[in-house]
Amino acid sequence: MGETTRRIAVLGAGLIGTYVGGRLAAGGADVVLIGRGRVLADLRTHGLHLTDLEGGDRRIAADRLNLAEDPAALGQADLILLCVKSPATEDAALQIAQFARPDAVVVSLQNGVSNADRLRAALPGRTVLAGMVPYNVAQPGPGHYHQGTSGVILIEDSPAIAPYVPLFAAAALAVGLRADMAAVLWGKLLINLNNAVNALAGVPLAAQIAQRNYRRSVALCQSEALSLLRRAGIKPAQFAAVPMWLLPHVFSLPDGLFRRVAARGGMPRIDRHARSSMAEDLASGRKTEVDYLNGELLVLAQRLGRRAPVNARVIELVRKAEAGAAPRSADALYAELKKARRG
Ligand SMILES: NC(=O)C1=CN([C@@H]2O[C@H](COP(=O)(O)OP(=O)(O)OC[C@H]3O[C@@H](n4cnc5c(N)ncnc54)[C@H](OP(=O)(O)O)[C@@H]3O)[C@@H](O)[C@H]2O)C=CC1
Ligand SMILES: CC(C)(CO)C(=O)C(=O)O
Repeated sequence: MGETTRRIAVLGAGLIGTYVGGRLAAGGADVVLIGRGRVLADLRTHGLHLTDLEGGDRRIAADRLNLAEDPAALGQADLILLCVKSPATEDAALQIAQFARPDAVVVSLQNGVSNADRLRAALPGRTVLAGMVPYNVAQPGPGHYHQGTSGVILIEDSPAIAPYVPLFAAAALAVGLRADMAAVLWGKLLINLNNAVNALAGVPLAAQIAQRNYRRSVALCQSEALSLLRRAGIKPAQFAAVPMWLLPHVFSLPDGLFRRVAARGGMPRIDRHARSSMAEDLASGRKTEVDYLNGELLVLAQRLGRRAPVNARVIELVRKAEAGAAPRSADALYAELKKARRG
């Protein structure tokens, strides 16, 4: 089979799926975006516009997009990029089991440490690889998808993914192959502990991270997580410019010092409007992924016979926000999490 005949299906064309799939399509790959009505209707009306913080600007006209609502479109795929939110993984696996060819390779591009394992359990005998998207994607307008932070997509190293690497290269979509995906996913989860704080703050990432008590709230979550990871013998992969164990200390710095560390490359570049995917979920009235991010620490704590009171409190607050509670100020959130830590 020649490279140009390999078909990629994105299952779950939302922010990440449409951006990554769209970039691959703009680079010449054969991509079908499988998604839901509203997203596809916008793409049919406006076409796809892809921008990034480096100034990249690509467009695909509506009539050149391959869009499908019917999961039967999985049947033509050689590679499936799974981009649904974590609570939707099992349902997506059922669709893959029903419609995809047995030799199709499945790559999870989701946050959280358990999606690839849950897929493997639901899809015995199939090739499932873990993946990780480090950057934020936002939707500034209908059909417009914008990469708002920097980074390189990482995918589990396997001969099964090798034939697709040139398609990523042709799309100028940086991708790295890694043998240590468990460590990569735990490292990303440490960063994703900011998601809930950003969602509870109700402001864009840049504005939230600029406030020390929001950063200190994240630091409390990360300190608890790092101590559990140490006890479990899990070494998270390096993501930030500072060692991962230093993250809570950097996040706790006073504003001026923090700004200096960030300016020296201690933080990825963040667009003014970018919000965490959990903030997007809250804004759209969807159930969040908090159980698959902060919740993993409760699972780990239970396995170790320990507690994770700070992350448990964050989950309670996100539940309240899902039910309509108003955003929390930085001072109020930090005070609540400090209280939770004291027990
Ligand atoms: N957004 C971001 O910046 C980042 C997100 N991530 C991670 O990437 C993953 C995807 O996130 P994101 O793109 O933000 O999520 P979105 O909610 O934007 O996209 C998922 C889309 O998939 C649709 N969907 C769900 N199930 C199916 C299905 N079975 N068939 C077809 N479509 C389906 C959803 O529709 P509906 O809403 O109707 O269910 C939704 O439109 C998450 O794990 C997230 O944590 C990682 C890095 C950054
Ligand atoms: C990129 C990042 C860390 C923040 O947007 C993210 O993973 C998310 O929003 O889920």
